Amino acid sequence: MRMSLLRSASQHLRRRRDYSSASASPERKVAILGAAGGIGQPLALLMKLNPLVSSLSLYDIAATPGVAADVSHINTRALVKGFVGDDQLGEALEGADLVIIPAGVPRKPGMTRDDLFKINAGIVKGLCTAIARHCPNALVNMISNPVNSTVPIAAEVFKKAGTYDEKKLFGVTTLDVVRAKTFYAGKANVPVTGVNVPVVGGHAGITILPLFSQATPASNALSHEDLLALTKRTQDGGTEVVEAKAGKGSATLSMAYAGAVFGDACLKGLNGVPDIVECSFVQSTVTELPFFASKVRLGKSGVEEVMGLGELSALEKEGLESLKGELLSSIEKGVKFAQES
Ligand SMILES: NC(=O)C1=CN([C@@H]2O[C@H](COP(=O)(O)OP(=O)(O)OC[C@H]3O[C@@H](n4cnc5c(N)ncnc54)[C@H](O)[C@@H]3O)[C@@H](O)[C@H]2O)C=CC1
Ligand SMILES: O=C([O-])CC(=O)C(=O)O
Repeated sequence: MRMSLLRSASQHLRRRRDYSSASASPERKVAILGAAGGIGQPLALLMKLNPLVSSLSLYDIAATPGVAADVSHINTRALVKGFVGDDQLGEALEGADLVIIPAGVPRKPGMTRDDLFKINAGIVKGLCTAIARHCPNALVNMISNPVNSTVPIAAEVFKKAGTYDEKKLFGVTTLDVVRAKTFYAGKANVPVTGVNVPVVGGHAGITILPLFSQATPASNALSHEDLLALTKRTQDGGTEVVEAKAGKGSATLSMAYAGAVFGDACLKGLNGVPDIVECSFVQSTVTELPFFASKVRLGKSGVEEVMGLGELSALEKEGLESLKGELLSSIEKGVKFAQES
């Protein structure tokens, strides 16, 4: 009798603990735009697994009901709803704390990210116009390429709508960091789980600048040639996948992982978890360029601090100077498109 009373009391306490830890995490609605795509589907899966998400809104121009029905059966916290087509975009966005955008066309072999501008610029503009109307306070994680132009497009759309807050707009460059960590760990022969490498600049070719001189744990086993090769492989990581997929698109699974890592960091920041730092392409005064990727401290209203570049090696200083021209012209192209269309 005593034993069973003790058992039931301890079960009761355990249930209370479970309840209180769930209720300690605030309600957070995450919307994914482009949720039925190559990135969108695995990203929807990963965000459904994230205990910080209470509501997951999956939007695309087609096929979201199936994706939503599928993901919704997973026994985790987030309630999942699918939305399809323009008419349902407003409802998909209403009340969102975080909007993640992997909508748009991917590259095929032989294309640059800038070749996607023609189609994706219009898609991003339309989606951002809806965000300004339906969830102007949400954090926006821009995945659609070319990120160096789509982020400035989003900023211009929000400015026109009178809702722009530079603390809430992020170009997702996490995949560059994910790659730099993996490639560095392989070359330096250190366990990848403890590795960190900042990646700054932008998200295309030479605008991607990994700072291996700041990699942790530090390695003195790497030659100048090793560092050149690591830098080039990180810059060409997207192309490596595009070529391997041979016409069937670009990185989707590693991008979904990277998008989920960055989305999780944004949610932790919103929830007041201290010391959340990730690299991201944001409005910046770190260089003379109006947008630039660097380490960013995330907080309750988005960007809390855009951190400086720290000390650069001679190789990195050279890389920084040579990326500025291309990055600035991609930024200006985005601004011009948004202002003129
Ligand atoms: N930032 C980064 O590091 C990376 C960015 N990307 C970019 O992400 C984008 C998506 O790539 P994937 O998922 O592989 O392409 P995908 O073609 O597989 O999926 C794109 C999805 O967007 C949807 N879509 C098109 N127009 C839309 C609209 N107006 N509203 C909502 N959804 C719309 C499509 O129906 C499709 O389901 C591409 O632009 C790609 O270049 C890809 C990898 C890494
Ligand atoms: O390379 C692409 O087109 C997709 C992308 O941005 C990446 O994988 O980094």
